Amino acid sequence: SLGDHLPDFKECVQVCTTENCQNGNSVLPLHHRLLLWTCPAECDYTCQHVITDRRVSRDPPMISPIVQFHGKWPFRRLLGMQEPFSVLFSFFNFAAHWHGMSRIQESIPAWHSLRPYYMMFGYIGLASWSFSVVFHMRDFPLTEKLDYWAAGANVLYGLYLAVVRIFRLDLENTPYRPTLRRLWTAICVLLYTLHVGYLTFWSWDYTYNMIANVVVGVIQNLMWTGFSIFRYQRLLKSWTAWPGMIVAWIIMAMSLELLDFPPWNGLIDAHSLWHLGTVVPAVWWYSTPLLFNFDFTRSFRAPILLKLLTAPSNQSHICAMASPAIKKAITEAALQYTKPEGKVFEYGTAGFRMKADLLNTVVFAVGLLASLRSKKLSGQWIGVMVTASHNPAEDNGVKLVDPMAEWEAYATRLANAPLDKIADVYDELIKEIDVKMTNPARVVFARDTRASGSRLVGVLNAALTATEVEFVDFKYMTTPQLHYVVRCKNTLGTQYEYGEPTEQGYYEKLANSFKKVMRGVKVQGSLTVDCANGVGGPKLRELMKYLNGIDIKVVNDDVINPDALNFDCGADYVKTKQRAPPSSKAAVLDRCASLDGDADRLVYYFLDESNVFRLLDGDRIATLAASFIGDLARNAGIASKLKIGVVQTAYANGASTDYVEKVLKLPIICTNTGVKHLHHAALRFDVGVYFEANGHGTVTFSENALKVIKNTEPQSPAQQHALESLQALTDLINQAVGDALSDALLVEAILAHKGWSPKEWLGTYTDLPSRLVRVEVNDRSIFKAYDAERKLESPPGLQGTIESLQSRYNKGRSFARASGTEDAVRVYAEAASRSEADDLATRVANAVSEAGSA
Ligand SMILES: CC(=O)N[C@H]1[C@@H](OP(=O)(O)O)O[C@H](CO)[C@@H](O)[C@@H]1O
Repeated sequence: SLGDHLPDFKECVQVCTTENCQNGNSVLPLHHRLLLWTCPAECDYTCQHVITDRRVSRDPPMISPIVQFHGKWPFRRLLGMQEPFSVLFSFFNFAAHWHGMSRIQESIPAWHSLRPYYMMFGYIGLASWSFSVVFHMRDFPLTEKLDYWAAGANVLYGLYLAVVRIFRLDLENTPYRPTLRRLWTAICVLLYTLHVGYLTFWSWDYTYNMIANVVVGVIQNLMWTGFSIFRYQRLLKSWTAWPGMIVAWIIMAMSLELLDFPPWNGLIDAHSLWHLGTVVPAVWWYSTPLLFNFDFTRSFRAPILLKLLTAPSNQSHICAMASPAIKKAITEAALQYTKPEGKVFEYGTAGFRMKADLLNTVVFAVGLLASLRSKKLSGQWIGVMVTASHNPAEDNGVKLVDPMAEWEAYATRLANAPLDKIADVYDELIKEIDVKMTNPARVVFARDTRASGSRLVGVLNAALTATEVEFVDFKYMTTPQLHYVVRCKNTLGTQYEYGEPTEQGYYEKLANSFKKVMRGVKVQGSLTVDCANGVGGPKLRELMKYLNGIDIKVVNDDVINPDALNFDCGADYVKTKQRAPPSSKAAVLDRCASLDGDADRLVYYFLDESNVFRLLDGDRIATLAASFIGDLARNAGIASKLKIGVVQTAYANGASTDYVEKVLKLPIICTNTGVKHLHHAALRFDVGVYFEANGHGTVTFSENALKVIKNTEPQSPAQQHALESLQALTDLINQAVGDALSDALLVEAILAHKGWSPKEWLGTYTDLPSRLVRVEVNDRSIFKAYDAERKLESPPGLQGTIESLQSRYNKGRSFARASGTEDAVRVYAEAASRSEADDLATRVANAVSEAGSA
């Protein structure tokens, strides 16, 4: 550089070394010696500043007084560090990677196939920024080489990761992906080796190094930008554009590197600012949802040319089918059972449900499907529940926790396969769903108290054993308890950890959060719970051992007599008959509640002062919960940050819909019948309160809601109390699924907070009298509904008839739809008076019956 050729500088260094450097380095302070400063280096440094100061203060002034020495600007050192701000900013980058890696560990489950790639990105980031710290502390040939080698690795790994991530080469679900991945890894390793080899053994060429990094950087930047644009066009979510924005930021920061200028105050130069500029994108990068559940390949297939270039390997073929041993085991196990003749099975609104005698082969098929689903999800736990909920004791059923529409179709296919062909259908599904058979499969299952349950669990066991699945039998459980366990198991070790995946963990979580919600208030009187003589009885008794401050009387908990289940009791009985179970001994104004057979539904009721039965159904629980949570959010000062909404079905009483819209002033979504539809819609809100009128429902909290509740700093004791109550509510409520036990505690807590008896609760609005009628028809499939099942498009003309009928009644509303669980059409009607509602229901039922028998 110009500086070290200046005669003044050379002379200064020579004089300095001659005068000072005769006695070794002993005069240097310890921290300078530790950073390997020597006396001649000290002279060099001092002379750089003596000469620079002299040039700066020259009169007349020089045009460019500050010049470089040995390829660098004359920096002021700090504690012996040559470029202290580059050291500091490099350290910031190191910290960003460190923090980001811990976020990856928290938020990406260990089984996720992208996790190792992101962790590797982090390790390379840590290494390269450590070397950058060292290099900027002291510039020696070795520290410089380490810095450049690591920076090169960092940039090239970024490109490697971009390709792996965008084309999802981490997946094993197609034959070409593993081959492409190996090829791409080999190319990158070769390129890096050549790069380092050229720099080390051929020429330490700064220009080449810069060009190589810029080219590789620009390619990956273009890829991420394209990826962002593509994703943004499809999803219209601002975060999809993050990678493109990160890239734009990096390019702006990089331009600093090209704008070389002398350091301000001898401290901050363009290079250090470039290091500062990369801190934000590093932090940002680790926050992008790119990291998780962001699957580009669903809609994008690798170019055909790439496919042609990569012949599928044999191993991939083996992955895409069951081994002969497993197929043999499946066939042998399946042939132990007999398929009911002529019966066609269909996965309905709540799984398969029918007479228990017919279910063996269906349960076997669901076992096979659970194993495929778990493998497809790289070993996530899948739940299988054996229950027929509110159906009579001789029925049973089986459902997956949680199926998606296409999986319901696969279940139907497997269930209808002839037993000697079921292994072939299993194989077809492996190919169709792209299941990697070398993935582990994990299943948890449980059952309600039906006598047929143990036989069916035996069948399930046989299917899981034949397909070599790791499974845990939780014996008797309520359906919501199984949902809880599945969620806990799948979130274990992540930031979304839901709780201890045991029954005891479930009780402890409910009891602890109930205690917190109840701080400062007391439950008045007792609650009588009718357990439908199902599994909810013993489980409620168990829960009570963990609860304090609540007096629960358990009735209808006979699980010994197999015929007692759901007989003249339970939530379904109470809701459809609109009366208390005949066994009820509740006095006037006593709070009563009924569960259904697997404890996922809850309704409340009481006798008013005139001994009239009063029902508080799912609509009532929803309005109670929504108003309470709304109040808490306002008291906590976070109402403007949370979008609270209610989800209902067409069966919700019109008065409840009016109340939510006009009094609570909350948005409502109306969905098709079936909790899976409601649950899905609820997730569109920060706080989504969803209940079917029959009492099945819960409240979901978005990630944003959980964060706001957790991180808001209270400004007053009242605000703190509201925030704590909200926080406890998020634990008390079973967010995985509607849960009668958790819902009952929620209702009790809210009534205690409001100081309400059921009478005040009932007084919030007046239900319109309603009637539900079941109409048997020849073929219910001709009844096709739309508009959230509130209208019929076929049979032709029927909708017009229904509308003209309902217009004759004050506040008349009626609709008909085919049931998803029974071979019937359901007719619903409501109107201003009981007689009008009944009349409207009868007339519409007649019209349906006529259209159905035509
Ligand atoms: C009017 C009514 O109560 N319908 C019930 C009933 O569905 P249908 O499709 O109406 O048969 O069973 C479902 C499953 O339990 C439940 O989600 C739903 O609310």
